[in-house]
Amino acid sequence: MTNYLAFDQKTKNLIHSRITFVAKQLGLQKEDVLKHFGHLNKDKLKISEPTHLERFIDHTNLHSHATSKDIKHLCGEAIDFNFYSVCVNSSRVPEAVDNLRGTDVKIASVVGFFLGATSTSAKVNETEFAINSGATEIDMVINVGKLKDLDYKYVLNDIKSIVDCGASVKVILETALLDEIEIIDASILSVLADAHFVKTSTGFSTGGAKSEDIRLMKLVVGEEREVKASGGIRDFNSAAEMIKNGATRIGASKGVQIVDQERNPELRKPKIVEKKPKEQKKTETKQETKDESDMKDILYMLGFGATGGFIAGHILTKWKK
Ligand SMILES: O=C[C@H](O)COP(=O)(O)O
Repeated sequence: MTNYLAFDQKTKNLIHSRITFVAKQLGLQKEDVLKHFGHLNKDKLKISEPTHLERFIDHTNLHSHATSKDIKHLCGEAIDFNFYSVCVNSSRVPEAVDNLRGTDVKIASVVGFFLGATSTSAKVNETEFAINSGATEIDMVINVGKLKDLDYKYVLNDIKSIVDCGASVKVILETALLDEIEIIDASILSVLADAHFVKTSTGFSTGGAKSEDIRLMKLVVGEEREVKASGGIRDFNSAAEMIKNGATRIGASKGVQIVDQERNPELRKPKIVEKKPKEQKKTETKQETKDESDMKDILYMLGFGATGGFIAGHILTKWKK
């Protein structure tokens, strides 16, 4: 079964207008930039089916405090679950290679992690180390501040310098820090730099992957390039939602849980939280006793009126206490 992501005219128009803007910022002709976005002529894009999720997963441990033991554990799980790759910090690539020797689990290294604000030359140096050590994929963090400065020449060169190192490159946009326009512009720049993927998040910022961002990124980069959803994806349903919106890779530290839930659907069920029975509001008004009621009626009939009946009833109640 082939799944599709439909284009809407509003998003198409927006992407067109951003291509015009980005071309201007870069000093390029719009027509030349548009050649990279032929998919904008389509009504829908092919996307993947959310099944066999292990083949979508970059099994990830990027914590500064991750030890050799943790990396070994990560690699062991990647082998056991047949994950697509492990994603580690560059200093951990050599040991990931040792742990994964003889298997087909790939190794992705992050670069410029997690702020993306290091110099391009530092990123290139780190990328070369990772590739020479055995990484075949590089997850680089974009320079978010330079993007917000509209210094698109810098951002384009920053990404392209990593792409030129030769591995498959995923450009981490850190979408939680960007608005819709910035997500589109960063995706356009990633396409122009010939990056293979755009990726949402580091998992270390103010937010993670959102399905609406995945959809937007997919519509910008088209079918020839891929989208990686990452950051905060902890269960099967969230991972499947990302794939239904155009993701072809899931970066997650909870890959084991995600795949366990796919293989055992009963683990997906939301926990049933037993509701406490609501405390009944104390709305009952104090009931009049038969004596009080009779006394009020008698006084009313004797001509003391309603007020007299009420006062007499009140006196009787106090007297009885
Ligand atoms: O690139 C992947 C992310 O760092 C994973 O984030 P996560 O720990 O929220 O799954």
